[in-house]
Amino acid sequence: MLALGKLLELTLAGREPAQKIQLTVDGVQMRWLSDGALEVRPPEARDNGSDLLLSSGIHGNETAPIELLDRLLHGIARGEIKPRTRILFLFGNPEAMRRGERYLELDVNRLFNGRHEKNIGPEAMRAAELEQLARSFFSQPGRSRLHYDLHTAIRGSKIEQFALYPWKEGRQHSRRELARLSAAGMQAVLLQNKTSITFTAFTYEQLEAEAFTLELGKARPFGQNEGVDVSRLETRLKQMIEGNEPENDSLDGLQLFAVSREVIKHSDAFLMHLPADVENFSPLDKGYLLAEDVAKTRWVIEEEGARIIFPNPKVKNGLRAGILIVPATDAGLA
Ligand SMILES: O=C(O)CCC(=O)N[C@@H](CCC(=O)O)C(=O)O
Ligand SMILES: [Zn+2]
Repeated sequence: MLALGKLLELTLAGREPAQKIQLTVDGVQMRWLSDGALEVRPPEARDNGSDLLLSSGIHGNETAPIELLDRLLHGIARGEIKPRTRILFLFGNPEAMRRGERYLELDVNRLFNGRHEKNIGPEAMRAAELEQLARSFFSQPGRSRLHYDLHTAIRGSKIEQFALYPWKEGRQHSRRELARLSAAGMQAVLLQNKTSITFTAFTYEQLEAEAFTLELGKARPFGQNEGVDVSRLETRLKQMIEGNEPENDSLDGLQLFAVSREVIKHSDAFLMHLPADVENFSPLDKGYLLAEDVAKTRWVIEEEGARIIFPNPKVKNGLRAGILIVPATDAGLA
């Protein structure tokens, strides 16, 4: 296999390859751009005009998505997967990956859309670099732009695999993209309704890409991901890369949710009244006191059909400690 196919090994070892550009047997160019960043370019005659950004390891301990991208890259480097799309592979937080931690000092996925400028340290610099790599990748006019940022969650989930779809004023969520996600094994999509500071919010809001955060199961260390079944996503990604994806516009039982409220932790006095092992998508009854914070702030459930995702009272002050979601319909899709 070509040495650049071993991007994960290079990244975990913190090594820069001597040879930055390599060609596969059938003329696909692999170009190392930076730590954990590699561009794949098909021969011009095979290029179908699609640009696909695949990122994982934004949280260093979320290894199933890292292993999935590693397998795809191996397949390309060996000539077994024959791309017709341009692809940018990104491992988001190499140092956190090396240490097996979500992040070192700052959560990279809270540093986009202007936030890295207000912070210092390696993770703020990495978020700036990731923005630049994505901006440059998506700078060619007239090509379709898609970004999947792959994650696994801290806790178990009543709905195992789901996507989060960013929001931008004046832009409608795409039914075709949701059908694609359904075919890739996603069981639910959370439609956001305000701007955000995550990586996919940046590529969606600023680079005009279709962009999704995909949650694929529970986070485990490298080599322990038998419980995370990414087979449907992997099959679909290969089809997307090879440009032979079956056409399908059925949402096929995909459950849709909207954000009702983001629970923001304001102080060290923040208290969340949920068991430590509560699963994502757990329903919450009307009237339930979910959380309390400084100055008698109380988060009481008012919504019909409310559920909680990503509850985490340990986040830094000022950040999201959970999302309250409610069922949504497909009425607003384009
Ligand atoms: O399990 C958790 O609490 C977090 C899992 C995770 O990393 N999720 C992403 C979602 C990003 C988004 O909102 O699009 C995150 O929190 O960064
Ligand atoms: Zn994550």
